[in-house]
Amino acid sequence: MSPFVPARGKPGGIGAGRASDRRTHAAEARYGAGQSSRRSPARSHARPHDRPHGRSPLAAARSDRASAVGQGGGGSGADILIGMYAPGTHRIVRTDGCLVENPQAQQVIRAVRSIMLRYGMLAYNEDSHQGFMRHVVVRVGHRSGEVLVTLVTNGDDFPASRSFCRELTRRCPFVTTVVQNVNERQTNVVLGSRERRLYGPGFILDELCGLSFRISSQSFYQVNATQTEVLYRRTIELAQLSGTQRVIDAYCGTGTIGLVAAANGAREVVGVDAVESAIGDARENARHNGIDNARFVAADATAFMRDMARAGERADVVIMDPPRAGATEECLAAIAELGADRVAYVSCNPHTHARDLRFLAQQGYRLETLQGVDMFPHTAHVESIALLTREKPVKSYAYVNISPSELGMGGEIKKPTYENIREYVKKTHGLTVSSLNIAQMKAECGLEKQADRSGDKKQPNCPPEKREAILDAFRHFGMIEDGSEED
Ligand SMILES: C[S@@+](CC[C@H](N)C(=O)[O-])C[C@H]1O[C@@H](n2cnc3c(N)ncnc32)[C@H](O)[C@@H]1O
Repeated sequence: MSPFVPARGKPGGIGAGRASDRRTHAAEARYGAGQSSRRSPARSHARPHDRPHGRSPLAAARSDRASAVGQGGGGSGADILIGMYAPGTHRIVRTDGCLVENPQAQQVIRAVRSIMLRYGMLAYNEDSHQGFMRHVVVRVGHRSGEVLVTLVTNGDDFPASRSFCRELTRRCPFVTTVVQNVNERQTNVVLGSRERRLYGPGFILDELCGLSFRISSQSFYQVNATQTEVLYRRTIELAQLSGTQRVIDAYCGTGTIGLVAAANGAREVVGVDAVESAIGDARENARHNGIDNARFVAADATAFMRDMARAGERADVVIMDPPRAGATEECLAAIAELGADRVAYVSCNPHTHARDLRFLAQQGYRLETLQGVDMFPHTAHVESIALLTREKPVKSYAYVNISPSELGMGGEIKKPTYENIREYVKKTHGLTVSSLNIAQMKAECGLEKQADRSGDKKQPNCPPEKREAILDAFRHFGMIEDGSEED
């Protein structure tokens, strides 16, 4: 299929297609021929843009929005439509008159459309998997005024990208950076995994709750910055931090809520998100805000929580803000196992929120507060925050006899402490072991009697590789003889 088509002025899309808008250029002959047999690796996690914005005009964004690009003019190529999908369909509705749309984002969309027409660039066609431009994502820094434009293309080849950016920034001088994101998959997901910085630093900075945040194109960013501050402040208030709590920020994105918590009463924050670049942003955000009591891990939230619970770790407060699909039961069960006293659960989908709150109630939590925050004014969407407190004791709490001297509290250390053993195992075997693991192995070797944990049926066994590493530590510290564990 030729990327060029006869110009046929026809109303529709953002403005009517005009033949004068369209000047073919030899270099542009490759636009629209973006179909490729190459496939990006499948991504197993929800993408940041699976949220309502960009999927439906109901959630038109003030500060962050993804617009679909489609061919108007009956698919002739003479016109280009840029806008949002009508609810439940992939019919593009123009948003140039949308009252909740950011005016700068509207200006960018108009400029992109006009440049595409001028260069004879084809919009992506979902049915034929042909065409070049799929989406335009515009992110506007609420306070900084910095603007990131992400052009999502069906293929890597963007031959006139420099002149495209030059033209775009000439028409929209407020644009501070432009990124090309390549998405060649036949999917509803907006972003692909490959990216190329075309202009500027590739990210924007913005301010929220007195902190400064770096946001790149793949990272999640709330659509309504004004209300985001309301949402975050209320979440931190509900978490009731007093300087002693270890907080987990699950589904942390660029670390926004976790960093606000770290700066407002959390002793320690551990953030987890599936998107690597968001975690890169979160670490950078901690660094440039001078926050040293927060660390961030790129991982699936369920696997991370489960592993923490298995390792016998504890959390005092869990703040969670999953995508629309909500959390898995395994993740929620692991939160209960971590023994969190409070869970502050933020959600943009009341259905999955209600489902997950019910499950947490079965795990021993009581719903204390549930409140809406109007993140999407003039739409049917609402954000909600719930505070849950733990009613029942943790089922798998690890009761371990550790003497004060073993903890290094008071007096000379006569035998290795749990910390000594843990350090040795980490250094020698690269493994992290919990107090529970060590206590289990001590009990197995007859070195220590484990406390009675009757009624506690969920204690996991020490995994084999940790078992061997702990036995090695026991040998190293002369607690057992070589071979004594064999029988
Ligand atoms: C609604 S956003 C919340 C982000 C952040 N709390 C904020 O306010 O900016 C949901 C986040 O969940 C992340 N996510 C989606 N699926 C995930 C998973 N299985 N494990 C961890 N994070 C996931 C997304 O990358 C996204 O950053």
